[in-house]
Amino acid sequence: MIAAHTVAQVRAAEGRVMARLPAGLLMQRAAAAVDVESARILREVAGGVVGRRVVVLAGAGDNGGDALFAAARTARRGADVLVLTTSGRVHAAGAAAARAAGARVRPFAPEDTALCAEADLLLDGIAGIGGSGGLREPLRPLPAALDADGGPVVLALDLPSGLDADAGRLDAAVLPADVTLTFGTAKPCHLLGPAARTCGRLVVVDIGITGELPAPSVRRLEPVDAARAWRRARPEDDKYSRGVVGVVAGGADYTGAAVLAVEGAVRAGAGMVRYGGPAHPAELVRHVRPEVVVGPGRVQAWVLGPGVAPDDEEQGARIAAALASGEPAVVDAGALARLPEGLAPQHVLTPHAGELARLLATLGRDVDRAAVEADPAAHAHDAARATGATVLLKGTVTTVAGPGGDVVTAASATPWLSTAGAGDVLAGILGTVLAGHAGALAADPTRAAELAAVAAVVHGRAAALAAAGGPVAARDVADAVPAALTSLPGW
Ligand SMILES: NC(=O)C1=CN([C@@H]2O[C@H](COP(=O)(O)OP(=O)(O)OC[C@H]3O[C@@H](n4cnc5c(N)ncnc54)[C@H](OP(=O)(O)O)[C@@H]3O)[C@@H](O)[C@H]2O)[C@@H](O)CC1
Ligand SMILES: Nc1ncnc2c1ncn2[C@@H]1O[C@H](COP(=O)(O)OP(=O)(O)O)[C@@H](O)[C@H]1O
Ligand SMILES: [K+]
Repeated sequence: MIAAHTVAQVRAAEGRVMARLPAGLLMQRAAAAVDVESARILREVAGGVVGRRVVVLAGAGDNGGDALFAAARTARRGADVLVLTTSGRVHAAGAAAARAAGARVRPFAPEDTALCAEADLLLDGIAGIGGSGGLREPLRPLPAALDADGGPVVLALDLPSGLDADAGRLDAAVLPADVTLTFGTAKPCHLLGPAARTCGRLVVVDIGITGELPAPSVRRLEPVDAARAWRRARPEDDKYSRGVVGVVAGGADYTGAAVLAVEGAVRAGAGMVRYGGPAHPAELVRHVRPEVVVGPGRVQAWVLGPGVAPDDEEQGARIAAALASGEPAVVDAGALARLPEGLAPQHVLTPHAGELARLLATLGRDVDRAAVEADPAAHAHDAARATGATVLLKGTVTTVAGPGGDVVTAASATPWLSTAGAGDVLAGILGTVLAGHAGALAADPTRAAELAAVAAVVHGRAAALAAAGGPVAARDVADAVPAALTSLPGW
């Protein structure tokens, strides 16, 4: 898991640690880590460190201080270091250290853009957690100038300058990084889309504040976390104790969605899958998956809505009854259009951006799909708070928001997953995860957020396995779930 903390959480923790430590020690730890990473990058891309061209952008605050002390260390290794200060103010001790180590230090001028583009390595120490309002002039043209082939490796200190550390929004000019070294803990911008896309490879540097940090406000689940959370079959299990998933999906028009949701649930290892729906597609489901039981009965969790038409009264009645039962449920596609009052965290809504925009519009919000895509976490969170349910928003980064404010993400494994029916398979997988943890959810329904992200991690991994770098069909994603599970580190 990668944990992220807000600026306020980081500053409070840093304050407590700094009160016990000599002044400037945390900055030296940060600078040392930047120097080590810089040397590694230079060896990799330029074959060595001595004489290699390093340009350091240093802003007015402590992010600039980190950059200046790192510049000093890298200059002492023999690199050709030029520090360009981006503000009238500069960290005085850092600038003195950089000069004493042989680095040149002078203000940034617009014509320096070319020098930046020719460097082997560019350190971004313009602004960190104190930044606001995006890149300022005269730095705004820099990202476009660096975009060309053969430009420098950009190493961001703490975060790419221009980002708002606490948000996933990307509505101002940002200097995108190839590598981001973040200090103490990740920040929300590193994990939330679309900002996360500008961070490149993320490395969290331990500077000694971990023990002072509270519970993270955002978490990204990794494959190892999915392995840990996945319910294994136990010797004492029977099919009922493993979890029965009830699938209400499909109808006369969309028969495939019923098959795919059922496939997802079966392949994820449900003890039993019950299908609820009309004779057609029930026959089709039975034909593809003879192990499925058609008709009512006890279930531990529901998958509701894939392929259900808005005017399908028969399926609508099944969905309403399932939601009224209070049992954990995945609420997808057609079921999202008929949400009752009184949802709870064990109800996991699984919209894509367009469906979330429609849902928020019915709640009186003035948002469209583009607005959701511009700030997925904020909108998922808004919907979770307004409905009382957990919201899993699908997309490049899957973002899960609980009504209590927790956010859990799962990074995408392959963009080939954006294919029709992939969401139906995810709904099925998640149904199995919820059914397997029904006991834990009864005790603490807020666990649904983490479990939803677990399903998304496994879904993404199955897609990556099935796609093997190329196109993938939704059915193949379901088929790859067992192999995805056994390939998880720590399975
Ligand atoms: N605290 C600690 O223990 C540790 C902190 N550490 C480091 O300190 C960083 C936080 O430092 P910080 O608080 O000084 O703020 P920082 O990120 O440098 O930015 C504020 C300055 O930049 C300016 N500025 C703002 N926006 C801007 C923009 N868009 N474009 C350009 N300039 C902009 C703003 O100026 P103003 O708005 O006043 O003009 C202000 O002067 C943190 O991210 C980490 O790197 C590490 O050393 C580990 C220990
Ligand atoms: N660019 C992308 N990269 C990776 N995964 C994506 C991308 N776009 C969508 N996805 C994933 O693909 C799936 C698509 O689901 P959905 O939109 O519900 O499709 P459908 O309704 O056709 O089943 C989701 O799991 C989503 O997270
Ligand atoms: K920065």
